[in-house]
Amino acid sequence: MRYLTAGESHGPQLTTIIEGVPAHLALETSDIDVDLARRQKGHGRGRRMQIEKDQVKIVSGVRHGKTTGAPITLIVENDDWKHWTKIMGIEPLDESMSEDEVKRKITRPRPGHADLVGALKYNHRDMRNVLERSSARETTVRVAAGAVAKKLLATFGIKVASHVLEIGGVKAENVHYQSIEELQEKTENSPVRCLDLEAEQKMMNAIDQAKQDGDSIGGVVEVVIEGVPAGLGSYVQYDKKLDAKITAAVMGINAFKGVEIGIGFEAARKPGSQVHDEIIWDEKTGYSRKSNNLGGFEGGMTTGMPIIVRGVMKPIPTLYKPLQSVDIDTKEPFEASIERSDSCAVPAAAVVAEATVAWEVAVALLDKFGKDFIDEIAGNIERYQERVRDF
Ligand SMILES: Cc1cc2nc3c(=O)[nH]c(=O)nc-3n(C[C@H](O)[C@H](O)[C@H](O)COP(=O)(O)O)c2cc1C
Ligand SMILES: C=C(O[C@@H]1CC(C(=O)O)=C[C@@H](OP(=O)(O)O)[C@H]1O)C(=O)O
Repeated sequence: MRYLTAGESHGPQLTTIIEGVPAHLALETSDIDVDLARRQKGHGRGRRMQIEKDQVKIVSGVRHGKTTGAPITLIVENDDWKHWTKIMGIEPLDESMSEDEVKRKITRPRPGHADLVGALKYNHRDMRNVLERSSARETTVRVAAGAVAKKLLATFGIKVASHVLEIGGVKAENVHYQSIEELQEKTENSPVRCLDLEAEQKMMNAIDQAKQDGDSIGGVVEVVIEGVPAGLGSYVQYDKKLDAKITAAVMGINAFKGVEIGIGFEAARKPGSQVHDEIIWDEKTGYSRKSNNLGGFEGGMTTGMPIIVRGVMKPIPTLYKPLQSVDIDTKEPFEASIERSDSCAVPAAAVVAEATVAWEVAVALLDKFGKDFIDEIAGNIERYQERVRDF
């Protein structure tokens, strides 16, 4: 299974083409829209999210609510596009454009965004050509592709959730939950997708303070996937290790600067006896672990324990508070002033991370158990699970 995305932040639409989704997966727009709506929420988002009401259109690969095995095309329209038609014009520059509109050419790069380096690399003197594609608006269709992966995983009893562990230095302390359903429900009711109610309020205060100061803040998100069979991914070659693929995918999310699996960096500070997860066996569940410090991975393969992945999001680069930069036309220093931006998008980024990790797990699942149609894959999983239980 693979996908590509296309589309600009202020263009008409975002598109993804997904190839390799098995036939006979039940799939409706509502399966995807629910995650698109989740990605739009969260305390700290800017005015753009009030303009957009993201909804998917499925334009190929699905008939009467079931996938056919053909490539699936998903599109999400930008409602904001109507305000940008001239600036984003595909045709050569419109003579009727006023001087003011032409002036919207961007020559002032934001520190921390892709503006300057993208302009240098692709020889763009108008940095709009960079920001339109480097914008996290593109994560809309990554979430849409992830929702298809999540539907596929759910068909085989694999459940995915995420939550926020930290925002602007405020850490969630009480993050215990009994089941993944409880985790899902509690985070849906939280404006920052956090399980710790005390920390939740402090996180919201930190976001409000950052906004008031014209600043931005980042944080840490965690993705949990339960019900994954042992043995996805492989140790036999560096590029087959599933933990490595997941890590790369999470780092690929806009503004992500670090990824941990399980206790991650904490493992550097503990002896082996407190890190490695002791192995147990019983007739009903087969092999299991007494703990899950290694976040569901050994040798680049899933262990059958929950997959735990954490990602660090840096603060949003676009700031109301000016940071020094240089105008690429005049070479003069300037202090940026901006029209609008998110001040914190960590809760939204948790939903993107969820989609991203789910995608990699779904690809690995199909690699192991077959790719053509749902019942065939289900049969293969069932036989394998029976074999490893008694192994
Ligand atoms: C959900 C989400 C929303 C974002 N919103 C903004 C924003 O409003 N303004 C901004 O400057 N950056 C925003 N970003 C971050 C930039 O897209 C990102 O910093 C930029 O593409 C540069 O890439 P890098 O930070 O990965 O180096 C957002 C990221 C995510 C995941
Ligand atoms: C549009 C989204 O996020 C955008 C991501 C983004 C950036 O630079 O990454 C900049 C902002 O866009 P705009 O300049 O149009 O307000 C965010 O709103 C979205 O998440 O759907």
